[in-house]
Amino acid sequence: MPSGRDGADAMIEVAGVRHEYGRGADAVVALGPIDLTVSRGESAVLVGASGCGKSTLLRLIAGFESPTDGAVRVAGGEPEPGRCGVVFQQPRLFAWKTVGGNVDTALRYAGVPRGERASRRDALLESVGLHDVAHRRIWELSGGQQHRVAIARAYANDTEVLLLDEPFGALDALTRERLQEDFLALGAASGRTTVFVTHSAEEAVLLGSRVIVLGARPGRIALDLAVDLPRELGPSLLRRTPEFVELHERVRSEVRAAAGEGPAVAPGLAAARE
Ligand SMILES: Nc1ncnc2c1ncn2[C@@H]1O[C@H](COP(=O)(O)OP(=O)(O)OP(=O)(O)O)[C@@H](O)[C@H]1O
Repeated sequence: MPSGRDGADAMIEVAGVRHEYGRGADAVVALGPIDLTVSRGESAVLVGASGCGKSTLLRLIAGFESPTDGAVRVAGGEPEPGRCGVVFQQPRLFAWKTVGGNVDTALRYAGVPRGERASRRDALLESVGLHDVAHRRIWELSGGQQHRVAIARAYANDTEVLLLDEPFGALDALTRERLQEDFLALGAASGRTTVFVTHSAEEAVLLGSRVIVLGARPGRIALDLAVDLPRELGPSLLRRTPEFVELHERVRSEVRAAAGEGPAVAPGLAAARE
């Protein structure tokens, strides 16, 4: 397998990728060209203004679309639906099943033996704070609780790669913060490779070991930044550290500049890859 950052295994490889929707005069060039390698275990966050092609890139990695030019590889193979776990902005759950039933189904599809399912399900529900509502039907839950089920289901799937497309975008600030904490705790425990899409520079810096800013359509990489913050502090304290504040400002400024809304913080930072 080819090498990613720091010589680690390359889990996702995007080489010379461009993507157009439609044909001829009506074609919309949504993305690219993009070259990107995400290493095994990396938690990459794609951030950029609306319409810059973030979801398109995610869909290409998920195998829901094929690139117009270039190639995408996941774990050394062709992307195809089912190879990566995907969490969408609106949770897609079995509404007629219970919370526990939804997670059980994912565990069954992942091939977890029947005897191990109950303990795995309980541990996953515990980690997203839903153990006391395991017996409830999906339609009896709040929006935030439904998102937590979607996250637990995604982690129940045994895929090496997890793709999340603005999973917390539609939620109130408090629920969003709680879910960010769940995501950090589950992600750290699983060691999985994740690609997370967001509009929010703050969310990107909080969740990513790497933050990738895409410029305005057709999306190209404007900034690719390694983020090394003391996450053991937990999100609330971390947000108040000077390192966090500085990185947040830098990414926020770059997102605005990449969208054509003014200069980035300082010349020379734009193409930084640290
Ligand atoms: N199925 C489609 N057919 C035609 N154009 C499309 C299609 N899907 C997306 N686009 C266009 O491609 C561009 C990129 O869309 P995409 O959804 O990838 O952006 P995004 O950065 O994820 O946006 P947002 O943050 O608003 O979700 C946009 O101009 C969009 O209108």
